[in-house]
Amino acid sequence: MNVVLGPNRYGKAETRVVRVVRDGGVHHIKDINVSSALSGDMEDVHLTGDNASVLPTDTQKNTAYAFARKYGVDQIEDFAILLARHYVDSQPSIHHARVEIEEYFWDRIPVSDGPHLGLRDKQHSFVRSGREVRTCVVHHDRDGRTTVVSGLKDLVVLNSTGSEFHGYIEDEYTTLKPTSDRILATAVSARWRHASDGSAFGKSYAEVRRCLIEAFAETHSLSLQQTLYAMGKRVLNTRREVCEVRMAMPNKHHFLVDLEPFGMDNPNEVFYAADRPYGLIEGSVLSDTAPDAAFAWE
Ligand SMILES: O=c1[nH]c(=O)c2[nH]c(=O)[nH]c2[nH]1
Repeated sequence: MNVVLGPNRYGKAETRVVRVVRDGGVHHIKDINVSSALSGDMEDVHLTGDNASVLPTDTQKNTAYAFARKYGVDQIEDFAILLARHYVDSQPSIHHARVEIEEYFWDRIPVSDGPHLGLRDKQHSFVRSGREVRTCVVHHDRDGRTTVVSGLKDLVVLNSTGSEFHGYIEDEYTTLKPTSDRILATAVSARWRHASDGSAFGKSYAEVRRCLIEAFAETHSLSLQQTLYAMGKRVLNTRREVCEVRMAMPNKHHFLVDLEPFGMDNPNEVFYAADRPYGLIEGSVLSDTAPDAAFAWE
């Protein structure tokens, strides 16, 4: 039997970078989590322990911090592209870089004008937002190919009506009752592939997020699968820079509580929000003119 080295990559996972920009007393913060993974001439390090081709993961961590200082952090996709190109372009042994970034949102804490400080002098307090996490994954290789996938996760949404589920298979194990009025709730994870690496990523993110939320709210749902497809389709029909959307949506079940033992009816008012098990609905929607995905989803 012959043993060979299979696909491999290495890098620094979850470098937490918080960048503060000071505009007088008005501060802005960017809170991100950067993971880099590099691959290339890595036979020797695996087979013999020769590290000559290895850019240490510690250096990758330092590079994330140094680039945050040098270039600032605006859109996470642009920062990821900068890092990915740097690794491949500066090191001949690195043939491919994958940079993944998560961004956590902070909201400003409103402050009232004090006796000594004007409002412009004290805008430096924030509360961690209950919003979703923004994500991106960028790949860049030594042939100059760059792919960008943007995304979000933990975008929690709920429709308190406008959702039905019936007409499904019923076999000897089925106990689920058909319903024509249920709560539909989910935590959306969505990732979308850009047709090029030149999107205006900030505006694109805001608009894709809006499409997802509006399509969720506006779709009278006969299944979460149907809602998922409607959400992805809305994005593709509205945002030309996006060519493929992949989504995972847990069905956060809300069960009507039986109040009869207490002599009460329950006309769709009191629910038990179960956390597990949950249905997990996953799917993708893509344009028939989408360019080849290459390594975008890896
Ligand atoms: O929207 C739904 N899709 C399903 O496939 C499913 N299965 C189930 O038990 N409830 C639901 N709801």
